[in-house]
Amino acid sequence: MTTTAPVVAFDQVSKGYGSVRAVDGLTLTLRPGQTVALLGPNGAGKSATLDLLLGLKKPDSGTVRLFGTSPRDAIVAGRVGAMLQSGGLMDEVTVAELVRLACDLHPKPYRPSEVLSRAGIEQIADRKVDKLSGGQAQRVRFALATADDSELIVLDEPTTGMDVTTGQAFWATMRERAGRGRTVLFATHYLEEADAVADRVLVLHRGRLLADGTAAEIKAKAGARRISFDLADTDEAALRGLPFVTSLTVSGRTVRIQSTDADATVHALYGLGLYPRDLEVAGLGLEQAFVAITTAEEAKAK
Ligand SMILES: Nc1ncnc2c1ncn2[C@@H]1O[C@H](COP(=O)(O)OP(=O)(O)OP(=O)(O)O)[C@@H](O)[C@H]1O
Repeated sequence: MTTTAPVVAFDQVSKGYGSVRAVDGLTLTLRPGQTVALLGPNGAGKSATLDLLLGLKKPDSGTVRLFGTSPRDAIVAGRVGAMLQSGGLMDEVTVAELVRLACDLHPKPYRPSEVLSRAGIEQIADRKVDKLSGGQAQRVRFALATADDSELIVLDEPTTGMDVTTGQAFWATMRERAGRGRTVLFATHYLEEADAVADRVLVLHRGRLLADGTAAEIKAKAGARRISFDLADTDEAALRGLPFVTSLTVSGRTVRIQSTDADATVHALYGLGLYPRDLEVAGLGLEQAFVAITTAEEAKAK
């Protein structure tokens, strides 16, 4: 029986800078065709993880393998395309020259004209790269990351500085690639982006993997639900005493509660002899789920 090596395999990878554990015992496996969001707040270790993945930094401990080989070998073999946050573009060349160069460097490139049009940069093809606006430079990075048909595409906060239309075109390209079995890994702190684009979300916090699943699974992992209702007479102290409540806000007659067991909370609410109107129970949005997961983690660390 032959087994195909995973696209990406991190095994107990750690990387520190002085006392900061940028990446802390990270173990994960990515398979072909997945679109994976690496989601975390500033300083969570997303860029450090991608740098380790691309072999730009060496781990202090643990191993990183791409397609069963070292990052360097996978990159030399042209299996990986990357778009990094800090990715400097060469000065003194035009956009068209840079795109042509990128195509020449890849073993399986697309035609430069196709790459330019996909990124919507034909009109600025003759401009010098150092004369571009931030958004235009980001489109050029998009072009470079899609100049060939890489099996693994690594993107560090790719849509930062992109306008909405370019962002949509960008994700359409990535979806098409993933649909053909390519693996797309992108770092983001745009929670809506992870929810909208990724079929797997890795939640990173202080270099550690807090959660790994679909956006829906991550919301469930946070375990909390939102309850809202109107009350004629709100007795905040009584409401705070309800079981499983993790947060409570009252504005006028409207009460909003987060609860880890909505059924028990609502049952107890009626048990107080209160008559809530317009009662709604809903799942947490990804953003609230993320805050709940990281808050729980911080409480554990104390
Ligand atoms: N070269 C370095 N020297 C010292 N500390 C570093 C270095 N690179 C990263 N760090 C630290 O490692 C941690 C993780 O940084 P990293 O850039 O990976 O975070 P991130 O999740 O990409 O954040 P952001 O969303 O702000 O880009 C941070 O605490 C950062 O200050």
